[in-house]
Amino acid sequence: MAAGEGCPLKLYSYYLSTCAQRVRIALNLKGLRFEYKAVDLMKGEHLGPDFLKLNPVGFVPALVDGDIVIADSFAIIMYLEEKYPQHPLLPSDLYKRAINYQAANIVSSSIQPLQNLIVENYIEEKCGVEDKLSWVHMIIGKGFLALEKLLKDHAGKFATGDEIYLADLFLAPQLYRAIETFNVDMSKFPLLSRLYEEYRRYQHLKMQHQRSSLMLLLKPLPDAPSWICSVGREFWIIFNYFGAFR
Ligand SMILES: N[C@@H](CCC(=O)N[C@@H](CS)C(=O)NCC(=O)O)C(=O)O
Repeated sequence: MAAGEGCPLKLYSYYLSTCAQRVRIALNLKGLRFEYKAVDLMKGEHLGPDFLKLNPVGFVPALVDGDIVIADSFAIIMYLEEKYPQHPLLPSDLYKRAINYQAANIVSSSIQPLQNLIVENYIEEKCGVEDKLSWVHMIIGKGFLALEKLLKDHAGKFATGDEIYLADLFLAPQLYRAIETFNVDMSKFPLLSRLYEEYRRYQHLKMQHQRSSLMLLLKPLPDAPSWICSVGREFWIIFNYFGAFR
C-alpha cells in the first residue's frame, strides 16, 4: 500500500512544482495525512484527459477531499486553513494577515505565472535558451525586490514574524527554485537570503522529529515510483534527502 493510500485527501502534484510544494508544506504543517498522486509535467500528464477533469486549466496542484475537488494552491491552502484550524497559517493581526496575502500574491501572481513551464517553453522555442533565462531572471528580480521592500518591517525569524505563515509557504519554494534552478544572484536580496537560510535550517530540524513519510516540509523530492510500498517510500525519501538525486 502506498503511503497515505485510503486517505480522503489526495494531492495531485509534481515534485518540482513550486505551487504544489506550497500545498505540501501546508499539509505537513497541519499534520494531515494525504495520498500523493504524482503528475509528471515532463511527460505532459497534466494535459491528459484524466487530470483535465480535475483541473481544466491543466496545472498542478489539485486536491481531492472525498467528493470535493479544488485546484490552485491559494484556494487549496485557504480551504485547508478553514477546515483544519490546527497550526494556523495566518496570524491573528489583521495587518500582518494582509502582508501575508500580499507576499503570497507577489509570488503567485507576479513571479510564478510569468516563469511557469508553459511560458519558459514558449520563450525558449521562439527566442532560445539565453532569452528565456534573462526573462526569468528579470521577472524573479523584480518580484524579489518588491518582497524585500514589503517584508523589511515585518520579518522576524520568518517572513512576517517568528512563526511560519502563508507568506513562507509561497516564499520557500520560490526561493529554492530561484537559487537552485536559476542560480539567481541573491546579493541584492539580503532579507530573502536570510529567510532562505532559515527555511533550510528549519527543514533540517524538522527532519529529526518528523516522520519522513509525510514528505519533507520545504524541499522538493523526486516522486517515488508508484510500485514503492510505504516502508520503501520512507527509504526513498531519506535516500533523496541525503542528496542522491540532486
Ligand atoms: N495559480 C496556480 C498556478 C499553477 C501552476 O502554474 N502550476 C504549474 C507548476 S508550479 C504547472 O502546472 N505548470 C504546467 C505548465 O506550465 O504547463 C496555483 O497556484 O496552483
